[in-house]
Amino acid sequence: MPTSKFSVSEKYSYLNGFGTYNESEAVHGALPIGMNSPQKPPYGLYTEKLSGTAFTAPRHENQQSWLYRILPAAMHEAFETLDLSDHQSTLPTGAMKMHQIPNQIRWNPFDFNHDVDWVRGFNLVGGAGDPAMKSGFAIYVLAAGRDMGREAFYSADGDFLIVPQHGVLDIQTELGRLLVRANEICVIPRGIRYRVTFPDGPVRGYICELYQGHFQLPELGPIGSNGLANTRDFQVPTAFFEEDESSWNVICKFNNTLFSASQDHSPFDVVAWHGNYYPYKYDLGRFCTIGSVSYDHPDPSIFTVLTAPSEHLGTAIMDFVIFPPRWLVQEDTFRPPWYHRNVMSEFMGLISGDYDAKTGDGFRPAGASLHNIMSAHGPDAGTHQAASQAKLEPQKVGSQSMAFMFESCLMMGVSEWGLKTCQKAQRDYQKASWVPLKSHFKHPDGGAVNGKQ
Ligand SMILES: O=C(O)Cc1cc(O)ccc1O
Ligand SMILES: [Fe+2]
Repeated sequence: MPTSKFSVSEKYSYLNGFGTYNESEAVHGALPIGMNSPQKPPYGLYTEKLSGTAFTAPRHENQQSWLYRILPAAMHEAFETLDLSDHQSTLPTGAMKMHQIPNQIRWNPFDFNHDVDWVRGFNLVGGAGDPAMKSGFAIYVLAAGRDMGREAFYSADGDFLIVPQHGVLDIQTELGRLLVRANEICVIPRGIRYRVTFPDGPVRGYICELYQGHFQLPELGPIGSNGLANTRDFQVPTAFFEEDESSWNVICKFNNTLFSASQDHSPFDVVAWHGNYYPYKYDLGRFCTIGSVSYDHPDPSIFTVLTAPSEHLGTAIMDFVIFPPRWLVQEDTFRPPWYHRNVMSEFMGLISGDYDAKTGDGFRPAGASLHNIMSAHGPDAGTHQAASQAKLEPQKVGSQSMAFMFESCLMMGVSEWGLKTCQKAQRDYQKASWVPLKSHFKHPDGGAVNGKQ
């Protein structure tokens, strides 16, 4: 069921739909009629175009928005590197070496950090590729508790897919305001400036930064025209602006380095906008889950919320997949995920509850796991034992649980922070999970040893 069972205050109002061409005015008449760039825009506003794809991208891919604002985004002093000496930054740097290792890795829950704001709250766990080449992605654990001051942040490197695990994010963006709670997600495309505050105390979660392309809805194929994440359930903010002539800083993530520039007015001065390049949020509780109603465990692609395709049809740079509460009814079937080795890399996190492939304390909310390319994994010994003996009645999995996966065709490197500094990587993952598995093989002829009688 949806997470948002109650309506929030007037402060947040949304337009509905994924990728829809929208328009929104905070002041009636602020959008020019019939053209984008009049000589004298309404109310003395400046016109600014924000491109999310190349000008010449085909129509079905083309993303852009036109902003009508008090001052253009260009009105700021020069950017200078941001001094992070007060904070041990864990952003990737050009020189940072990622550990490429075949071991399955699992992390205990990551800690909260009350002392840092959004900009200092990303801890790089791993990733692939390079923002300068516009290829790949990064995965961060988010832990922050301080509100940003008169500051706005944007990433020139990638789109941020934000998955809060705990807490509430109040996100003021150039295009309007979003309130995002645990069990909801939001996407802030690259370039869009925003400021994050935490009305309910410290937040913790996960972020996938996509260096290449944008997220889209997966094809539905034979499922038909509805199901999974339905188009109308994506929520887009409406225009909201402030007139504030005090000093502000714009902080920018550019090729994995943070820069800051000052300006003498609020960056949140967009009075009206139209276009299809905007931030959006989605309540994971609204996902319409599809599953097997006969036999066998389907591929997890049926749980894809958003996908960022590579140029190879059907192969994603990044799939965002969830494991929501659902009924299992398959007959004569081993119901948890099968043992497998995947050509893709699988990074998993847990927002709440339990995950049906794992028993015990190994995979807890705010923890994570990584099963890299061709690294063997699957149910732990306890889960295998229970699932292969279970009486197969209809069973509801995880009525309160929500696990997710960032799945990529790229090999995922692990940062030094992810492997060592955070001190959350479990030492005994293999021993706790699969080493205890027993052979149950019974040769039909009885007593076979090494294939010989
Ligand atoms: O490894 C995992 O737990 C993720 C996963 C879940 C599933 O239902 C099928 C395949 C798969 O990789
Ligand atoms: Fe898997």
